[in-house]
Amino acid sequence: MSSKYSYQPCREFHVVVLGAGGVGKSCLTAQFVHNEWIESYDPTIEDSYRTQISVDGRQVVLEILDTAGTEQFVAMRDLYMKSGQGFLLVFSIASKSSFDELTTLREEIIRIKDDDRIPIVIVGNKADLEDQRAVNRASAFALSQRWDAPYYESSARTRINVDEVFTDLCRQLLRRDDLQDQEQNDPYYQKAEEAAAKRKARRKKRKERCTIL
Ligand SMILES: Nc1nc2c(ncn2[C@@H]2O[C@H](COP(=O)(O)OP(=O)(O)OP(=O)(O)O)[C@@H](O)[C@H]2O)c(=O)[nH]1
Repeated sequence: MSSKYSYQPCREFHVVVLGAGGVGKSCLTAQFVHNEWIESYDPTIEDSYRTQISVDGRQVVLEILDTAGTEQFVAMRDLYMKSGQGFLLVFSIASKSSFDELTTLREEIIRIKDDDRIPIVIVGNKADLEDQRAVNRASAFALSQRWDAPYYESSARTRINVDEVFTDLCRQLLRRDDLQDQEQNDPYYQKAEEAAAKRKARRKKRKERCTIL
């Protein structure tokens, strides 16, 4: 195949890291972007990082937003969610409440993005604290199946599955992008879309004309 056909433009995605306070969002991000481990706990307000990675041979620029998990900053969440195209939903395997919080977060994402197929990866962090485990794997996998979103157990401390969670999210985003491109370039799809829009408009018109006496 000539290089003309194999050229793939570099994609840029906005990724948001969400989860309760202290679950390790900043540490995961710092390990992924800078390969560094942070022992101290300094609650985040908002930090953003830009990094370039290669996923299955394709270049991807990631704009990563590391968000605040503590209650006092929850008002900013709507803004984070609006700007995000993909989300890492992080809990700590040593905290049941942080696992329970993910449900509310996902509901908010779906409401704000008005899209229930938004790319998500569920991350059970602090996997090195097995002796303090409060969330069993079966519950996490059940959630993963219900949401049709992959689940990983990671450790920012030992660097287990740190790259994998970001890469998986990128793969989902690339797949979604490819699909949208295909749909935009497919004349049959466009015609079907136009026909569906016309049908919808006709139905709306008919409803408007119908007066109930
Ligand atoms: N044992 C262990 N500790 C971790 C891990 N990840 C983070 N920590 C520790 O947990 C504490 C909180 O980590 P942060 O990354 O600041 O947590 P956060 O989710 O960003 O917290 P907020 O900014 O308040 O939302 C720090 O003391 C980290 O050293 C991990 O994988 N294993």
